[in-house]
Amino acid sequence: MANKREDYISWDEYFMGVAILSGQRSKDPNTQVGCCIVSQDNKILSMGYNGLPTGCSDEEFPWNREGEDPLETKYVYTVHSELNAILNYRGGSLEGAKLYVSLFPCNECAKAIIQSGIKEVIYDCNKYKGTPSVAASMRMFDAAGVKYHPYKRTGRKIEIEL
Ligand SMILES: Nc1ccn([C@H]2C[C@H](O)[C@@H](COP(=O)(O)O)O2)c(=O)n1
Ligand SMILES: [Zn+2]
Repeated sequence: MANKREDYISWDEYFMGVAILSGQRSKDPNTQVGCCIVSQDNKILSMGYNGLPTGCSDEEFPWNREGEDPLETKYVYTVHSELNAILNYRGGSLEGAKLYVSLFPCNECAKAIIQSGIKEVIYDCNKYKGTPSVAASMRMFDAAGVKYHPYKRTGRKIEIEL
């Protein structure tokens, strides 16, 4: 009888892998963020990445980070990966769900995460740590009882030929 395969990926590798892969759909030239929402019993409920709202052309709207006119920057138009994942969910409630995301949530997404009933956030990068946005997210998560912790990278490399 053959033995069970032992080098399968863990749940955390699986869900963060799906989040990072989802981020590869982003058209943002500077930061691609992906998100995967998972039930308490490890079923994937939804996914998302940062992008423009439906009907807003990736070719016509700006992707600039800076500009004298805020209307010529991406910030006023992009939907963040976490909000997209929450809004993409077609089931009932996200109460008690876990959220895997490749970048720590901003304060606006933190509000949506809390209000949707998500109870745990697992993040990979936190490159905006120390900014008011991230500090506000942490303050709100702490107050609302949403746990958050960094994903522990395993160093495993997965090559996918597409
Ligand atoms: N947790 C986050 C943080 C940011 N985003 C999006 C918003 C922008 O499209 C991009 C950040 O751009 P940058 O200022 O680094 O050029 O990432 C997100 O989806 N989720
Ligand atoms: Zn956000």
